Amino acid sequence: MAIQNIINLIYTVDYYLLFIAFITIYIFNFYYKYLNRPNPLPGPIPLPFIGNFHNLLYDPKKFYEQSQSKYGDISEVNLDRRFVLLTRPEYFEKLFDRKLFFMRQSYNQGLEEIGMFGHGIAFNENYENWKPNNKFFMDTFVAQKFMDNAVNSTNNLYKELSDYWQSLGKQNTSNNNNDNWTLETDFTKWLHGFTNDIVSIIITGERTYSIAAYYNSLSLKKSEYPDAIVEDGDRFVKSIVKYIQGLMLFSSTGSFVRQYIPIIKNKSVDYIKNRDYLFEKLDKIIKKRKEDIKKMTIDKEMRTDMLTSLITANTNLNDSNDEELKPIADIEIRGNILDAFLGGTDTTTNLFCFITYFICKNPHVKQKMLSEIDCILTSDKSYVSYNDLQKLRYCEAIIKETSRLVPVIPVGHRLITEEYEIAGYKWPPGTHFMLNFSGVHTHPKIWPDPEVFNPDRFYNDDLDDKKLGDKSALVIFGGGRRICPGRRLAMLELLSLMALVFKNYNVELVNKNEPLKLITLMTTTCQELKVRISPRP
Ligand code: HEM
Repeated sequence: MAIQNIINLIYTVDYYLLFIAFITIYIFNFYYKYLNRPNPLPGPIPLPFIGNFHNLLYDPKKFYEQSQSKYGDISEVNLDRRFVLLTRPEYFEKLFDRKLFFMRQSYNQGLEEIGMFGHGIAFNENYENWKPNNKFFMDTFVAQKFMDNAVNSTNNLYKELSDYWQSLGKQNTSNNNNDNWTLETDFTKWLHGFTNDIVSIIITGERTYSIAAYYNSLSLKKSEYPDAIVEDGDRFVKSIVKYIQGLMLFSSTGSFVRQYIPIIKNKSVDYIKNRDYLFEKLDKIIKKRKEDIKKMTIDKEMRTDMLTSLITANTNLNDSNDEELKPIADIEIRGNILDAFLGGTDTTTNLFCFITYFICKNPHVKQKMLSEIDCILTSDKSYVSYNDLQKLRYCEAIIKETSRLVPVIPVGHRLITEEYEIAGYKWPPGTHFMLNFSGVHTHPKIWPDPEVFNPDRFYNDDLDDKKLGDKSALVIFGGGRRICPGRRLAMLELLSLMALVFKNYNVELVNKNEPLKLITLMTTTCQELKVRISPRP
């Protein structure tokens, strides 16, 4: 028995020693590789197993902003791999070359499992497959008919939003003067609902009733839509939100973790179920629209939503005579629609919340903005036309200045597959770059008083961003071939909402001293924005 115990002890000691040896070799190898990496750059020293995750974990936005002052214009950060962090607009030049296609990331099994990798454009790293989808996005979003439809739909949806605010405000007020109401509410929730509804209308031609669902959750009266369709639309939007959460989990964990680590395993199964529901729902929408198009008589004009254009592209139903182009496969139609939801909802929601915050914190900016809006929206104060939007130059300057201080997407990603010279170094294929938009936006050599919110930087002609010396000094929508295809639509949405909301309502922060409640992962999001809304006299 005693001998057996000694043998057991030796075994235990052996395992223990083996384990220590393994860890020592790993750590030695980790730092050997680190110290002998090509083109060593300054940056936080990585730790074995976790790299620099701990440096970014607490506040990634601050990390990106401060990296320039701490480590200079080119530095490195190690996460699951080494990233070269570029914080100077000139260093983006090669990666923003419009003649070159760059990947964002290498093959990702998790993204493939959740159904995103290789379809649509945002998670599509295969140039031959990405190119027709991207062309389609670009062509759709420059078509005037599409833009006119987007402006009209935004005006209509704003009216609905405005009715809900009025109804809630009046329900909450006890005085007899019903036009003198105030509504205290979380702006992020309304904006989230609004952008999902509007993207759904202009992309698929179908409603999601997200603002109606939020109104129903707060109000004693219910919206005019039947409960069943509101709930169905709301479920669809919630499944998109859940799908985005799933994307984050699946893109950042290996299949072993997803299959065997208990809590993550359950979550993964749940995300896959949600994926199946969402894909089935989108496939039904595509099928129904195809059937509607088939039944259409020749004298009827084709709808201008993106789904209709995707279905009819390169068929005899549209004017394309290019025989080399094939109709778009259903799986790509679904990928493109999903891209529009993923790329076009949270981004616009968050940017509009940041804009509102800065306007409320800067009364002189608010006053100047209101003077501009009041000059342009004179005849009908609850309708803004496409032409009006071109004249809202100060509002545009506010959007740019807000994006400079709080870019919704703080860093861009590029992966090179050939050797390139970037920032004075030769980089081998397989190098990953982070384009530090946040850091460039607050670079003291580019921006005088970088911390000050001053939309005039982009308003006065002599300070226009085109004259900043480098057009990549302000990177709201990325650049090069992977530039955001929805940028015109995003600007149209933001300007329309600014004009309509601030023309008609006085919006104040409930707690004027509270900073923005931000969380940065892939995007910087506003967790909550409590505002007080009342009609403008
Ligand atoms: C304020 C709103 C928006 C912001 C700040 C924004 C920003 C961006 C940025 C920074 C990128 C990465 C570009 C790069 O890597 O160089 C991007 C990509 C993309 N955006 Fe947007 N975006 C917005 C709205 C939209 C809208 C409305 C849509 C579509 C309806 C959209 C669809 C996409 C897609 C599909 C991509 C991927 C492009 C590719 O990989 O080739 N975005 N966006």
